[in-house]
Amino acid sequence: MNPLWTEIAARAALPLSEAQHALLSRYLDLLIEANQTMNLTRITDRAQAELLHIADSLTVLPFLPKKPHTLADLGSGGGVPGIPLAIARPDVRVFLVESTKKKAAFLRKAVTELGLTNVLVSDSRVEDVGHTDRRETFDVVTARAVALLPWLVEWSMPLLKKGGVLLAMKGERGPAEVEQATSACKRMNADVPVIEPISLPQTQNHVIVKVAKRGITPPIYPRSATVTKGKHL
Ligand SMILES: C[S@@+](CC[C@H](N)C(=O)[O-])C[C@H]1O[C@@H](n2cnc3c(N)ncnc32)[C@H](O)[C@@H]1O
Repeated sequence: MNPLWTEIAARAALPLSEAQHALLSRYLDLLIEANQTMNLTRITDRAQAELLHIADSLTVLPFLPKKPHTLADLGSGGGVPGIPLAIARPDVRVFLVESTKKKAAFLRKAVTELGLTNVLVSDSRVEDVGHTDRRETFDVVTARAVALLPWLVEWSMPLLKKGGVLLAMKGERGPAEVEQATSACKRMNADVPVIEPISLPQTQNHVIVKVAKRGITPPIYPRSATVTKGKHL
């Protein structure tokens, strides 16, 4: 049992079982092993991965709704924070979006090997998911190291239900990105972002930027919308 994981989960009043610790650890084994043949993460040291992948992901737990809900993790890469959150909260239905096919294939394999029945993987681009029947179906969207906040607001608001929330994991540039996101928030009917400082050993200036969806997202045209033979498709 990793005492830091226990402590961080306890911030959300969530006791992590031995089985959950074992699954989190097994997930890191799979990530580190796969990383030898593909570029999933720059963090290869086991202790650093326990801190910067698992513990960092678990810092999101206090910001999740207490009741079962749906969560989309955008640009999931090797599965952070989506997979650790799915292990810690088996009652949450997690949708991992990762556009690189090889990475998405790793995610599918990991989800199967870990026996996670609450996780689905999509190898779409996040911009496209808002044009599917998953539009406005999520309570929570998470993202770490994917894009600047204005882009995350543009991408996540179409996916969120009214009242849902984007939880963007950011570093020291978080507050500056909040300034840059002012017009995107207005345009996308999102509330003013709230910055939550995060305490994690050996790290500084970690924040979670919370952006709630206030109202309907303006309609958008599909990325493929174009004028062909005089017709607007
Ligand atoms: C720097 S990695 C971060 C991965 C993971 N979230 C983490 O913190 O370790 C960014 C990931 O986002 C994915 N990505 C970037 N733009 C994307 C998009 N528009 N749609 C889906 N995935 C995207 C990339 O393929 C990459 O795997």
